[in-house]
Amino acid sequence: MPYRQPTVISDIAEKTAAIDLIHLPEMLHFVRLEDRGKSHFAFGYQKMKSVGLVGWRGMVGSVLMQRMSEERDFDAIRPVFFSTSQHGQAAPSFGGQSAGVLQDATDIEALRALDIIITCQGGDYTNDVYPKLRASGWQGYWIDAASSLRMKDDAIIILDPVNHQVIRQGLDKGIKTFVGGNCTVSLMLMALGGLFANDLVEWASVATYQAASGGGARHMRELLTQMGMLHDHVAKELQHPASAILDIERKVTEMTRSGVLPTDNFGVPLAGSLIPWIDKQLDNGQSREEWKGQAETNKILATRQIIPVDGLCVRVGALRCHSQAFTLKLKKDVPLPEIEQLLANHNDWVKVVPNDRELSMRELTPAAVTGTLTTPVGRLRKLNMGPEYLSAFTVGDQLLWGAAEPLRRMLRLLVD
Ligand SMILES: NC(=O)C1=CN([C@@H]2O[C@H](COP(=O)(O)OP(=O)(O)OC[C@H]3O[C@@H](n4cnc5c(N)ncnc54)[C@H](OP(=O)(O)O)[C@@H]3O)[C@@H](O)[C@H]2O)C=CC1
Ligand SMILES: N[C@@H](CC(=O)OP(=O)(O)O)C(=O)O
Repeated sequence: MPYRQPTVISDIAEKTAAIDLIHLPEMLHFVRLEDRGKSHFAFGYQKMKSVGLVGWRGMVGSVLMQRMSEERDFDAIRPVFFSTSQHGQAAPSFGGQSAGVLQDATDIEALRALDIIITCQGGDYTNDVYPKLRASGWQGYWIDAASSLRMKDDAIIILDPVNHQVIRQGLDKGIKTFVGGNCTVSLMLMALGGLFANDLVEWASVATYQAASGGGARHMRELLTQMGMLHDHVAKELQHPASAILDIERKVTEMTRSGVLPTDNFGVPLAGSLIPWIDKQLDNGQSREEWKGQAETNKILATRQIIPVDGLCVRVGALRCHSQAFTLKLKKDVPLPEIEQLLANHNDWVKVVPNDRELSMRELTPAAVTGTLTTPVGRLRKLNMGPEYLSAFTVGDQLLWGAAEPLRRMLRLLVD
């Protein structure tokens, strides 16, 4: 816990006695200060914020709990765990803290007692509970993974390595609602942030390769089940190198089209295939996922003039890493080494992968990036269209920077 603003500086014996008498329920900090060779002890105290955690046992919530434990975030808060279905049962004890029993996540009175609420429960929950809670006069901070409130004027989309300034200004203005961005948008900005920060992007066109996890846990299970069934169907033939590959392919295709594969979640088979549509259909022909690209990018960056971002969003058979291929029109011809430097210097997680076959195959894939916070960007080269046209390929774990990480970092901004 970082030490802030000592309220008293004095000698330790005197202050120890004073603290014994006060019995403060808050967190106490002691530090030893050196002043011209003389030691002083300082103490300050800070009320621990009560933080409600909703959706903690879901997929995004579990990744959030893991990251909060790794970063010792629980040391800095007083956690209260909620559930829509298991209230009354024992609460988990992340970070070694016992947190009593699970509270009812729809109990407005219980939620009103909190300083901060983080929810990964989903849009239906947010749509139901958030308006009631605000209508009750609750003035606390709401941190949300769902998209419902993202585009509201009184909400900020959080991705602090990219828009720390926007977040700070929002806090100063009294904004109390902070929402994680769409995963493809957040992962793009983590990887290409250096170009946007230097106002070099005239427009960006993207083709995405989005993992099954973006749909949720059940989608991941469905993909793996489809993969297993297809493999089982031709397992014998695969053991014999002499068997004809086109016979194997025919059997796989027949099974894919037969309707026996489970498709309750994706609607059609994904294993051995892809789905060129993600989220709802809009009247202008875009998918809602494609619409988010421009809308959220410009909101995150608080651009004065809209930077056009558009493209096609495609679901592929990756598990939890989204990849994206970009064509970027830059505002001017910037030499490639300079571009690489701007990208690499933007934040601590971006990694420029040289445009080399071996390195791209090793470092620029979902298999290499899954479970890490690194957001590599590679395949950087000037395109035949002209010196202002740049290609780029990025990969990122959509449950980390794409979902959980911006939330816990917002929490730290509020409690540190
Ligand atoms: N999936 C993604 O990639 C992204 C999702 N989001 C947002 O986060 C929301 C939650 O997504 P996600 O984490 O995938 O949803 P999950 O379906 O994994 O979890 C949501 C809730 O379902 C309940 N639940 C019921 N049965 C189980 C079970 N067996 N195991 C765990 N939880 C269970 C839990 O609530 P309870 O304890 O109340 O029963 C849990 O909090 C989404 O709706 C979306 O708004 C945002 C960015 C990315
Ligand atoms: N829509 C993304 C997941 C996501 O982040 O969604 P949202 O914008 O609703 O948070 C996907 O399916 O891959």
